[in-house]
Amino acid sequence: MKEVIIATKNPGKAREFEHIFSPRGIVVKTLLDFPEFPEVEETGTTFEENAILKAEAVSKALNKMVIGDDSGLMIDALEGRPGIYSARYAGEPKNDENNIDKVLSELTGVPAEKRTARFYCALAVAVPGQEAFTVSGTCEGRILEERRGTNGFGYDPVFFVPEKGVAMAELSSDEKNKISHRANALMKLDEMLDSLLERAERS
Ligand SMILES: O=c1nc[nH]c2c1ncn2[C@H]1C[C@H](O)[C@@H](COP(=O)(O)OP(=O)(O)OP(=O)(O)O)O1
Ligand SMILES: [Mg+2]
Repeated sequence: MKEVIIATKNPGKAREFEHIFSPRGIVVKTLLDFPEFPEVEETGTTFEENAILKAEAVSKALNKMVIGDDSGLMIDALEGRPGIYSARYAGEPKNDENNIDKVLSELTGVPAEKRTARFYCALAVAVPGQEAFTVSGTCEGRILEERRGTNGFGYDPVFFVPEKGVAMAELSSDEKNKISHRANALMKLDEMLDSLLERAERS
């Protein structure tokens, strides 16, 4: 059985990884399957550093190949905020609705053409005994003035996707997983993934 372990406690991310991997016969496990595993502290200063922190912590604990995902929203009018602080933008404990409210209030009065933003996803691959490496992907869009749609997670209801003409939260998971920052990052792993998985299976 081919299996990948994703170092995340976020159910929205977990669903997307399952959706992307399961058609290829790959079983996804996340930290939601290991509830006793403590949340990894995100002390890095970049998405890449934090993705590596997550992947390595879990890889060392389980002695297996693990993928870490650190992602977030970068808004041009806010000089790239919330960035690596996206999950805890409105404080701890993290709360998607409060984070959206904070972003919308900071953008009050900013016209549509200046509300450009992008989602960013860094994926780190940690293999026992090897140096971790990262790939990244982005997805360009614009911040809406109010929420639209109920799919997805996080900032999806206020992230307008120009090429689709709807909010990310109005896309089906099939559609989101073709264009998202996470899908774009995963695509860069694609060629490597089979050989990594085969090696992981043998070990
Ligand atoms: O596709 C997405 N659609 C909407 N929002 C998204 C997306 N991707 C990341 N985001 C937001 C959610 C959260 O505010 C932050 C991720 O923070 P991040 O630390 O990477 O994840 P997390 O703390 O929720 O779970 P974990 O660290 O266990 O993987 O960016
Ligand atoms: Mg986190």
